[in-house]
Amino acid sequence: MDSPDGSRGHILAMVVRVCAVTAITYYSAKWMLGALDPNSKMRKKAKQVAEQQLRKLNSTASDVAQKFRTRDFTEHEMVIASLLVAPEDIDVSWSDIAGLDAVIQELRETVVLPVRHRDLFRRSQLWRAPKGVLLHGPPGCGKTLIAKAIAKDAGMRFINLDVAVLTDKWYGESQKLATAVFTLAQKLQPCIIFLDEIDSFLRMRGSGDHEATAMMKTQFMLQWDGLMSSANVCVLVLGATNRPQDLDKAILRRMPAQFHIGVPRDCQRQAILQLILQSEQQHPSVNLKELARLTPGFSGSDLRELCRHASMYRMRQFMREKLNTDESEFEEDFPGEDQNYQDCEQLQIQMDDLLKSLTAMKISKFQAHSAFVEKDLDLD
Ligand SMILES: Nc1ncnc2c1ncn2[C@@H]1O[C@H](COP(=O)(O)OP(=O)(O)OP(=O)(O)O)[C@@H](O)[C@H]1O
Repeated sequence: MDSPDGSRGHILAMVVRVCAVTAITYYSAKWMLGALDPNSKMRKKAKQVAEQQLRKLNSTASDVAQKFRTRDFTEHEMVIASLLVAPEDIDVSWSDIAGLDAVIQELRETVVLPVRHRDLFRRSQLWRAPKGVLLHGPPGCGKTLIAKAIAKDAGMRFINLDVAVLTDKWYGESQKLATAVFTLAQKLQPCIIFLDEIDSFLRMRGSGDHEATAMMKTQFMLQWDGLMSSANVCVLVLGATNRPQDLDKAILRRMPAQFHIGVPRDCQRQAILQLILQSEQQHPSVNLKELARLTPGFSGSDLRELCRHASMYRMRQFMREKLNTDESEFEEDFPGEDQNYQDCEQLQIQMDDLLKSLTAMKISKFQAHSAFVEKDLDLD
């Protein structure tokens, strides 16, 4: 017969063995699930980025109560938090936008002031900032710049929502992510949820949608409705689109404040050119008024490209001339790497450089347009 000590030892050994087997099974299953889950790597990466962004937010918080801890957020919120842009990383302010003074003034009054002076604007339902704002207009005319400048001016957190994160089939749980966008924004408020090319995400919902996508969109809209009905939540859905006609009425209704950011007119183009070239060395021959007159139909982004080409052309010309001269002469004129070229006349952008760049751009625009038309004709 076993002694009581012996049977106790036996039982203990059994318990230890069962515990060990259970633990091994648990961790193996967890490891296998992790290895089989195609999202796990992406989630880990998203979590790291999110933690980094939250640390940045915390570094500007004035007291401990305002600091965010990772454990305050769900797994899905952390995925969305990886799309956060910390205020110090927003490198655009109103002074970086030219020719849009009237729109800027209206946006500041409609959106920025009610956020900055929340206590005052809370006194009336009618004064509150809209929960949805739509910026629409052709590409390259400043919609994204405006969105960032609003966030900076209003001191709002900025979620640059990448729709692929919501619709990526590997993420699977699209509905939970759609919910997380709004719950995260509320935790971080005041906050902007920015949807660039909102038409590609929320275009007219129809039978073409995959079932999961349709459900995710419905969830997104439900959450948005929840946001609209909560009076004290300072979250704004800011959408930008080149194709407002593709948005369905239900979405337009949720975005009562709509601003058209059109192709710049003559004087606006002059202001944009002035802003782009203000920190460049310009030759006295440069006539921005004339250049603005010669560039109808150019967007802000086209004008930037035009100036960049001209400036590169000037630099290449300068290098070509210098490399053709005697090496020792070059050293004499421009000794060493640290030479300050600030006053170098040969590097000043000339009107001629800008006009050459303009001709080149017009040709390439024309060619692109012709190719587009040809493609259309082929399709017919
Ligand atoms: N009004 C402007 N003032 C100064 N720069 C401008 C202006 N509009 C456009 N730009 C220049 O063009 C670039 C592109 O602008 P932005 O991304 O804001 O255009 P967008 O309207 O959002 O275009 P898309 O519809 O293609 O996203 C800016 O980074 C800036 O260099």
